[in-house]
Amino acid sequence: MRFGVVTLFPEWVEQLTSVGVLERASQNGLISVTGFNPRDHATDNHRSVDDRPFGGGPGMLMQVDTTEAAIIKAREALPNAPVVYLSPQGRALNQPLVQELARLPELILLAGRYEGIDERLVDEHVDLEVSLGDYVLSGGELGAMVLIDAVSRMVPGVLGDQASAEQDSFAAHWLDCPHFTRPVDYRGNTVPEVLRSGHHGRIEAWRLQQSLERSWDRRPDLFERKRLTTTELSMINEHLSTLEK
Ligand SMILES: NC[C@H]1CCC[C@@H](CNc2ccc(C(N)=O)cn2)C1
Repeated sequence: MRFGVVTLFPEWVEQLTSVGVLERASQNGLISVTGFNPRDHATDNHRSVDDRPFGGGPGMLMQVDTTEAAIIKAREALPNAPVVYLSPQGRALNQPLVQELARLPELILLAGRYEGIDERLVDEHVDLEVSLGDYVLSGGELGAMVLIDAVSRMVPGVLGDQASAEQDSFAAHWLDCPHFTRPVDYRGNTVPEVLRSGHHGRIEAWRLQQSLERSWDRRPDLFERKRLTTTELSMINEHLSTLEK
């Protein structure tokens, strides 16, 4: 999967593929991240990329012509890519949307700076606005990098063990279960017996039970829009009966 990022800091976002699983994925040709910098299209001798907002007010906006030139360059390089604009006004990024985006062959991310971009550029070029959450960052780059990381994990072959992509809790909608490794006894706290039983059926059931209990205790909202299987229902009922005691 190919990612294009329209950003004033291309060297920053391109660092994504220099560490961890994304480095290996990039080396294996599974993903690529390319920055497109509006500053490369600046013609004045100050190479300016911002402009004053009509109507006054604090701050600047991204200049229309240099920003659009970078968007067009990105669209020429990635002709089948929808353009996603990172902004607090966007659709909330969640695992279902990540999985939807991961089905695309390529994607262009528009990382705003300053007070944003001219609404006419959004109307002309942006296919989808996406928000990471209800907070304001200095630019869209971190949002672009989070989105690239989450989407890239869904690309076949990026995660060594594809099962971990599926098993990852949010892929299955629930919060993750607790994990344990050596030593068996850590400061008097031992690893749950079941995980050392070698009984995979019981281990899987224990992990689902733990995920459900954590989800119930920490994120009851996750139960609002999810139909539970009979197994999940009985597990939650068991948990509730222990809570009521
Ligand atoms: N009005 C400020 C705003 C104008 C447009 C550019 C953004 C860049 N910063 C971002 C981008 C996205 C998010 C998020 N929650 O996904 C937060 N911050 C800042």
